[in-house]
Amino acid sequence: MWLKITDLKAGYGGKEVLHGIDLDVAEGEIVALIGPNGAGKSTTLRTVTGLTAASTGSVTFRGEDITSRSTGWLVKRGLVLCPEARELFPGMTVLENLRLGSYAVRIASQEYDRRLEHVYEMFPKLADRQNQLAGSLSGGEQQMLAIGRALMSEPQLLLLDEPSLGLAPMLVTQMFELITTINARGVSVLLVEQNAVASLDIAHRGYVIEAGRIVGHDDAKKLATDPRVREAYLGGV
Ligand SMILES: Nc1ncnc2c1ncn2[C@@H]1O[C@H](COP(=O)(O)OP(=O)(O)OP(=O)(O)O)[C@@H](O)[C@H]1O
Repeated sequence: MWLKITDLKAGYGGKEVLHGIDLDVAEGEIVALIGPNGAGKSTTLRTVTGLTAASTGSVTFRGEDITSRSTGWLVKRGLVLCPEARELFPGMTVLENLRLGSYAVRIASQEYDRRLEHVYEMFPKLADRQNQLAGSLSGGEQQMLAIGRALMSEPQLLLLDEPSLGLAPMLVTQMFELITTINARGVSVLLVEQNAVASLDIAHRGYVIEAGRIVGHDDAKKLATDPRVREAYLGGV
């Protein structure tokens, strides 16, 4: 397994939120992590990427123990989080934000140009607006910029936290198509989403988290037809 999370426990200020998560992502997969508000989806991603400390358990990536490593260290090894809050720099331009995405990996300028071209090819709107301030972009464009910035480091595994949050329905469809495209270009994806229908539709496998525990995992298509999952997350239809 590329990413292997074993018995991971973590929390905030002494209150345990993750009570022993086991989850893995194989090379080339899209894995969806679905569950209700406050279940611990973001905390799982934050703990994997070292933003929240693990109290016990382990995380390995390509066989290497990465538990509680710093974000910069992980980016160099190809594991990148695209967080829910976007964490763009609104007072900096689109181009400056993209440049920051490759900062941790220290690449030659030719390589930087190639990656920038690749991101602009994927998101032509970002090329049109490269000199505009990030804060002046629409919600959907900011989302694209956040993903574009993550792609500038050429991740092998992309952790996406609620990429469809706050997007208009048409953009939601585009966002899920985009994730499929990124995956088809060789990037494995761990996708955290409240939109269970769309995420299970594009995922290979899925996990269900409730109150800090994994309560089910299966092939995404099977999970999408599981009566309990349909009842809880897919509107019972
Ligand atoms: N910085 C924090 N300090 C204290 N408690 C937190 C913090 N962040 C999250 N929590 C708590 O941890 C629990 C899990 O939150 P988390 O954000 O991981 O859930 P989630 O499944 O991602 O939900 P959502 O979809 O609402 O983001 C919740 O009870 C939440 O209140």
